[in-house]
Amino acid sequence: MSAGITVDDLTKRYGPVTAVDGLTFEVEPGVVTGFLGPNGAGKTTTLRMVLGLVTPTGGRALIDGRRYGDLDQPRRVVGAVLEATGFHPGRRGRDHLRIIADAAGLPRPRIEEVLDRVGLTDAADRRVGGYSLGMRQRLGLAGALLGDPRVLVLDEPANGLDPVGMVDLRDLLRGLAAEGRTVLMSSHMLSEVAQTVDKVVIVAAGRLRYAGPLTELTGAHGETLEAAFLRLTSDPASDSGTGPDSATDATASSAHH
Ligand SMILES: Nc1ncnc2c1ncn2[C@@H]1O[C@H](COP(=O)(O)OP(=O)(O)OP(=O)(O)O)[C@@H](O)[C@H]1O
Repeated sequence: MSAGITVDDLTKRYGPVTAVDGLTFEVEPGVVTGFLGPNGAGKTTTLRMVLGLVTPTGGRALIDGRRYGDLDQPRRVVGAVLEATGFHPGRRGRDHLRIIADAAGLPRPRIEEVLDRVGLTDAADRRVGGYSLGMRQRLGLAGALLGDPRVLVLDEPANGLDPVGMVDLRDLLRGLAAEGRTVLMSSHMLSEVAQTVDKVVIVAAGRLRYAGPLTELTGAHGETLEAAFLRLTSDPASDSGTGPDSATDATASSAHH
């Protein structure tokens, strides 16, 4: 029933640049997992490999045990929001969703359900060009939810949200996880992430720095997520998990299984 994400020795090189460097971690159903790292850490590249949009140089990324390209009905298994762009500005929100639903063979009544779920019912007949960034984020999420997927992959879903939008997003993601779905979200907003996620995966320079429960990360050192993040990502050249600071049980067991 439940489906997770497996990232196994995943590597992506662009010429001399190693964007993702032997990354291994699991994302479980039933919780929200935050995917964190400094700019250029390889988060977007990793998510794009999970979604079959970028071909790995090595290793593999699996959803429900299969590569994205091998899923029978991908939109029913995984919903993704990569960027809140690419919307046709003259199109109305509901029409945007209708086009996705029709193309993917998804039932139209589902459109009203997802509009309601993301709080866009009242704005559904307005043109997307007039939407705020936060509304576009929610429309993207609505599109991802159309296929009622068990797995959600969200790149920076909190970008552009005001405080009320943040709280709404948090409640929505936690609700989706509570239904047994797998939710993986990247974010730069650490204080927001700390209130939203149960688990975190932290990368720097394409390599894993930590994968495990948020409470073990912050609890082990009695620090904030921000402090732990800075500690784990401040020296991208050093190996993770081998220094005295980063060799917590959780890091060691998760990063070196
Ligand atoms: N198509 C590409 N061609 C060449 N280099 C790339 C390409 N895509 C990403 N990179 C490089 O790979 C590295 C990782 O980039 P990526 O966008 O995955 O990081 P990120 O963690 O998502 O960063 P940000 O938080 O800034 O979005 C960067 O050095 C980036 O310049």
